[in-house]
Amino acid sequence: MHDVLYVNGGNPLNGEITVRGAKNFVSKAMVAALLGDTPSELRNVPVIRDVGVVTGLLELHGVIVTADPATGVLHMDPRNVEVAHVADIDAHAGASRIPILFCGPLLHRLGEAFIPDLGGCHIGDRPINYHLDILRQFGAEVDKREQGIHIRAPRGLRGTKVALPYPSVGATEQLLLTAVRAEGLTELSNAAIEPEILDLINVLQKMGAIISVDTDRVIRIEGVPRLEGYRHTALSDRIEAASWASAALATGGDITVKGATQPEMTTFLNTFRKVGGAFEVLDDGIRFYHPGADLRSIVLETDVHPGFMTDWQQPLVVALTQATGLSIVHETVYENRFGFTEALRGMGATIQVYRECLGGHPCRFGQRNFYHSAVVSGPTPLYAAEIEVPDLRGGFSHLIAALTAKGTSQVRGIRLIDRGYEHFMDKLGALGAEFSRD
Ligand SMILES: CC(=O)N[C@H]1[C@@H](OP(=O)(O)OP(=O)(O)OC[C@H]2O[C@@H](n3ccc(=O)[nH]c3=O)[C@H](O)[C@@H]2O)O[C@H](CO)[C@@H](O)[C@@H]1O
Ligand SMILES: C=C(OP(=O)(O)O)C(=O)O
Repeated sequence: MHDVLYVNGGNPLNGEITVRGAKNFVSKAMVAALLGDTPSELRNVPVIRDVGVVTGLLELHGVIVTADPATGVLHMDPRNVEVAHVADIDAHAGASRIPILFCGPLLHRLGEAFIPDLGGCHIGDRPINYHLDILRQFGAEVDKREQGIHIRAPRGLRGTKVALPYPSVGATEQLLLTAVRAEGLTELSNAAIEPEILDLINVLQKMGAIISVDTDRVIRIEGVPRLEGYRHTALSDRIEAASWASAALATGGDITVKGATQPEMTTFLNTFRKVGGAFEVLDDGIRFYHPGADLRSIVLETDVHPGFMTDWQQPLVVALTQATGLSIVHETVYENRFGFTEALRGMGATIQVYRECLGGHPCRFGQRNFYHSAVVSGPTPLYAAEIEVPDLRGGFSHLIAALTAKGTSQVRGIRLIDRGYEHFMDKLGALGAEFSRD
């Protein structure tokens, strides 16, 4: 595939696009299908590379997956898993972070799991210590090897009481996918409660699980011996929606994102409005637009839900280069998520990164040598440049910057972007962007 895009920027993006199911939910719901005795059907599934990666992993374990990309319906039949021969798990190493979530379902079904090296965005160290501690607490034996991790549960898995040091999304999902079929009760405190996790709980409940979520981040699960397949429509991708909203703001445009939903985006919408963006909540989506007046600088801190999502941060920072005054952004979820600002500086943005916790509360990364705060001074015109996509959201941010900058930018490595943005080039075309591929 051609991996370079020539973007002729400086024009507002205007028009309508559609977002489908959330990358950070769909992949987990696909793993959940492995827990059922009968087939599952997931709807509103986008065509993104992460779905392809998880499809490959499921198939490797004997799940028969049939997909209709046009309608977004995915059918998963796990009735062959016990007899499947897993020969080539390494082929999936480094492609995404999802393999670690196969542990619980595979331990329940096969008594063992082999997890290859994980991929995902390089935005920090991204350890899996919480995942492995959780699995050990359920009674699994974890053996770390050079090529990956071998996990066994010769005596089955038993419910347990876990307190997370930090409300990790992945670790909360690990616990859910393991506890639902473990023997007895499990209690998780300091759980993550992102909308994608609550929708995974919806799926698990449809399958026969018993799960309650308290307002104080405590999740309780009563294990059941077996689960059925499910039918479910995925919640929509609030990160993709916010990315297009940021593109509208940065380019001075007007984008209607069909499929975007207000309840999952409340915090983003508040921030968008504070910066000076305008929006209109429609029956079937949200219209995001630049109302014409100067944009305003803000103080922003990323956080776990219901805070401002870390994945919203990178695209919005591009829009902040067009706001008047000093914006302060404190990234508290990942220690290394400002690498993408270097390219923006090369395009004319004034962004300084700091090790200190600026503008908010002290976080886990203060005094630890991580450049996790940024000060953006604007407005600055952006100029076309040659840029390289660093990671998924950073890459989309570079695209927004290229669309905002006058002249023709060369954006390399765009393949990374289709890991999480469905048909993004078609959508750019529909919004009037001028670009060509090499
Ligand atoms: C596929 C997917 O859903 N990815 C999302 C998921 O990532 P992911 O599930 O990997 O993110 P986590 O919520 O687990 O990570 C949050 C923080 O916890 C730390 N941590 C996590 C696990 C662990 O065992 N030890 C540990 O220290 C991480 O390094 C990070 O600093 O949630 C993130 C936070 O909303 C999002 O940015 C990602 O888009
Ligand atoms: C960090 C992200 O994803 P992943 O966890 O899949 O790397 C993201 O979606 O921005």
